[in-house]
Amino acid sequence: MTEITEVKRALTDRALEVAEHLLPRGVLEGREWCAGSIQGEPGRSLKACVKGAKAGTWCDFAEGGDGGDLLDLWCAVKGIDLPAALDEARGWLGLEKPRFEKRERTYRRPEKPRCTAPQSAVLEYLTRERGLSVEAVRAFRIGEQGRTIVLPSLLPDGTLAFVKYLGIDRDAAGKKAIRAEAGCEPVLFGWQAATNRNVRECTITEGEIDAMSAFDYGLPCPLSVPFGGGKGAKQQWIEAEFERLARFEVIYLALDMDAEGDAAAEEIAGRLGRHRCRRVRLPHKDFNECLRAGVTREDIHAALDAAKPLDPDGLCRPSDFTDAVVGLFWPKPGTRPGYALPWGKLAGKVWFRPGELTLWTGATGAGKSQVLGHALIDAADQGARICIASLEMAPAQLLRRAAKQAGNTDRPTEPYIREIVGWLDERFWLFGHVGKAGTARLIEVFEYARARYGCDVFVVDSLMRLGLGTDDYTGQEKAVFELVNWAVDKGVHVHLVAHARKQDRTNGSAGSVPDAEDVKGTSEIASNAANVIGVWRNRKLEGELQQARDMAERGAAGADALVRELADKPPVVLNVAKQRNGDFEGKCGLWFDPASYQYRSVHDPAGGREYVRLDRGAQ
Ligand SMILES: Nc1ncnc2c1ncn2[C@@H]1O[C@H](COP(=O)(O)OP(=O)(O)OP(=O)(O)O)[C@@H](O)[C@H]1O
Repeated sequence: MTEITEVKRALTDRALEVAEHLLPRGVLEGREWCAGSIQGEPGRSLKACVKGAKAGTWCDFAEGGDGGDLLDLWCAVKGIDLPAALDEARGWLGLEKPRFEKRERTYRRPEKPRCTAPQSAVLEYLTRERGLSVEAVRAFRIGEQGRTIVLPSLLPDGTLAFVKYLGIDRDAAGKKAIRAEAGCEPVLFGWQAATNRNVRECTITEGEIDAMSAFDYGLPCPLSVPFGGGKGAKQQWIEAEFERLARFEVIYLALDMDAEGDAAAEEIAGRLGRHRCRRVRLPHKDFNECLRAGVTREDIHAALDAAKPLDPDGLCRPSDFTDAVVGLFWPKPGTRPGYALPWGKLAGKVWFRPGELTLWTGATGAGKSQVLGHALIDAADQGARICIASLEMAPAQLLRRAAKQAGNTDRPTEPYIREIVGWLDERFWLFGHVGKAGTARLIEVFEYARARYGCDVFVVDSLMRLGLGTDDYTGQEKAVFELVNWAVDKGVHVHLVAHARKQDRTNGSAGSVPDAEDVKGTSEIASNAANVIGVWRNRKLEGELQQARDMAERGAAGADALVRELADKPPVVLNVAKQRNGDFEGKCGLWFDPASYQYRSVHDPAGGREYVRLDRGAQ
């Protein structure tokens, strides 16, 4: 990820090269690169420190002390603004964005709203009742439509991306009418008032009127989230704003002083980077309440100065976790500890919790990727956003299998495929790199998918494709450790597929079901995983069933009964060999449906679940 703090660090690490690149006619004198001015002629009045503790700073002593960091120098020398300098610097440093195998979502741009500049009821309401200045109303380009406030979200280039309409009167239930244009890109409100593109700090509020109040308090670049506080989909705007926010070194999170505001701040900081986010504590619920209560500018600026980073302190007290412990014993209705498996027999017994890694193991061809694939479709149906690094299978093949499983069908029709892929498109991100990829690159891509798209489930298929030798035990341990660490740090779930040591294709005894000890490679792989699931395919039973079917086809006596008897035995066994934070460990028989590639926990050839529906006519 290449937000400003990272670009700055990378530039500082290569300060001498940057100075040479920007001011090629300069000379090195001790720790300083000296030039005549930002025009680059030879001289000694502009000095850029390129070594030691002050590396990355510069000053033009002839120009009244202009100076700053290397990004300021980039802007000054090239005569461009900060976003443009960041783009150039990223290119120069080779910090490219990861690419995903999926189309970017397209949004409708709203019609220009029919309204006038506020002049009567709306102006009166905003200035008298809400205490805002006329300058704020103008700067945010607010419109008036009778007794409705028109709140446009204009992007920095002037494009109208989103419009909200807010009535100023309350209905009988005391509520104000509010509506937004449907199908538009959810973006932040307030870029239209942020005219200085070189500002490196911004303030995020939980409402348009709060952003305008923050403007009146003189706060840097006030913006409002579009859908209020809370987590998850409420903060979906991050996807659209991720790159525009990359220029801010400090992001003040001044969301409401309540649980929803805290939850939003937590989600935003986790995705935009805790190091640059600070939670602001206000003396009232929000900026507008502060404004109306007469809180002074000085007090508000002091609140920003006192804002703390949201990074968790290393040292905690048990009471910090009281609510979390209560939640583990007595989950609130409608909440779950993680994502569940699709099979009724395991309902409530196995959870894929945030901050954990699950290891899937089994012999080659046992169906590890396929069982996991079914579990992922079900998790997506439960609300997961999943990023898959399928290093063994090309994206189209993976999607073919997913389409069968999601549709519970052998050969979906073309319209149905399009419907299913549309469904998958909302829930899956594919890192389409078949072949070996290092753990560092993988985590970099995952990091981006987590931050930008809010993915909370990640898949590595498989460990063998991380470029590690089968006998490189230290490398394997390190790779798994890094993935576990990352899962804990980000509060996400990672599924890792790893081959089992025994490649037993014929033995049908129960002893063949893979266990934690059977993982190929170092024992540390399974020790570091929170959960270990073994997948076993009973090839002996498959052979016997096939034989019985052949006999039945030839009309052999008793063959039909034998087919029924054998078909009732599960041909696949899932072994939950370890579940660190759960009470269940044990085996569960599954029946594989070769048509849909789905697995079932009861023998029911007509069962299974259609995750994506299409009206029958089209199917
Ligand atoms: N129980 C089963 N019955 C019939 N075919 C199966 C079964 N399980 C898997 N297969 C088939 O075996 C092939 C391999 O499946 P899958 O890729 O899921 O296995 P895997 O355990 O991940 O293997 P590998 O470790 O080699 O990648 C696929 O074509 C799949 O459809």
